[in-house]
Amino acid sequence: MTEEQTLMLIKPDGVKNGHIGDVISRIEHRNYEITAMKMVQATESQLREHYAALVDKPFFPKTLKYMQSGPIIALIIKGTNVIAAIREMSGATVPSQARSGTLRGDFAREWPDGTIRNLVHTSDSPESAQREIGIWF
Ligand SMILES: Nc1ncnc2c1ncn2[C@@H]1O[C@H](COP(=O)(O)OP(=O)(O)OP(=O)(O)O)[C@@H](O)[C@H]1O
Repeated sequence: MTEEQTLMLIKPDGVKNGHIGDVISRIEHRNYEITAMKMVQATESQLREHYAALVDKPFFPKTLKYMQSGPIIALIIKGTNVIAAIREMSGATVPSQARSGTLRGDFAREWPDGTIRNLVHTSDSPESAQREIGIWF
């Protein structure tokens, strides 16, 4: 059992569609601790750093546009094995493949323009969490 922290972003669709409360409530229901939270308008340089592994992908310009289409909420969440738990809570990347009961399975869908608007981002490892927390806080 490892005490960890993770970064979550509630993406612009989550904020616009009124799901900030749904996301926070699920974190609180699991008794994880939110240690920091802020609303930000993401800059292109923050997103290029955050998605450094994806900048050369053909879909990346759409990701940039989507992630800058409105404010996002950044949260630091603390708890035992919280990184895997919050990823599990978020569900699969593609909303139509995300199980019901997960955040993406319950509150997100694909759209015809090919942008995957999937509500939240969550760190996938302790190293990513540290790196991403440094970008957003
Ligand atoms: N094939 C694709 N087509 C369109 N957008 C994509 C595609 N793959 C990834 N993306 C976008 O880039 C983001 C990051 O992709 P990644 O593969 O890291 O998925 P993830 O770890 O589930 O998502 P995130 O990093 O946002 O939590 C996705 O959330 C999505 O918005």
